[in-house]
Amino acid sequence: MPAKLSVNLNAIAMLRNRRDLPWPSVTGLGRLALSAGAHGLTVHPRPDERHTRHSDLPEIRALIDDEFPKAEFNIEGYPSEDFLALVERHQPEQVTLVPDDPAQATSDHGWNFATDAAFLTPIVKRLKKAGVRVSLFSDSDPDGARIARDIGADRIELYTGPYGSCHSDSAEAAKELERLGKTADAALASGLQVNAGHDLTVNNLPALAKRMPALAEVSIGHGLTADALEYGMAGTVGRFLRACGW
Ligand SMILES: CC(=O)[C@@H](O)[C@H](O)COP(=O)(O)O
Ligand SMILES: NCC(=O)COP(=O)(O)O
Repeated sequence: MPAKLSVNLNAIAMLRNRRDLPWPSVTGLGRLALSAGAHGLTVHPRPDERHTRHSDLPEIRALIDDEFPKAEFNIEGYPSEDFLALVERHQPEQVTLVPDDPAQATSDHGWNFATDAAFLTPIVKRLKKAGVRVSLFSDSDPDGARIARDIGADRIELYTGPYGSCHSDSAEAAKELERLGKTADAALASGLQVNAGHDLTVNNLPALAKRMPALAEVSIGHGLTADALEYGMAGTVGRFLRACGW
């Protein structure tokens, strides 16, 4: 079965947050994504709420429950006590734990499973007890993936940033892809499922999916939102022109 697509709404939320206005609507764009066939929605609410706000979460939960009951809600973030309470309140199907510092512009590395195991193990246990599937953000590191299994995770999410940043260097991209692929192989062999995300695009996704036929899910925000703007621009300019009879 091909990997499921979870649309990350953070970039939409960041655009919405430029003004004190309700558009673009995070939930509205989530509805369009699910109507178009996406399998789930992802948010990464950071402590300063500069992307998705905590107040977005009940609306997205209700959208999925009321209109798209087969879709999945994936909440990503650093497991502070506030974040864990948020997850327990909104009951996503999946939580992706990320070692983000609050000051970081975006996620740029996975967990160090060897040194973070003692911190993560009780947190993973708590989340699984709450009925939430747990995925841990992971660098390309086959040994680390095996430790993630011992920590109790259900999945790892491969951090694909280094692969995505090789968009103009196909030889480097092939090397990064193989590093990711070996990590996915080790994770699958140890019984974990594998997700992937960060800087994925229409151009770099096919090779990733081919190298990892068992990939469970990709979450995509930045590249997908950029394409939505690019491919929606002409029609939107037309609507504005027609609105005034230009
Ligand atoms: C966990 C992760 O990979 C990130 O890619 C993140 O969720 C993206 O969110 P931002 O677009 O807000 O950086
Ligand atoms: N987990 C990765 C994600 O949700 C989206 O990352 P990006 O496509 O915005 O880089």
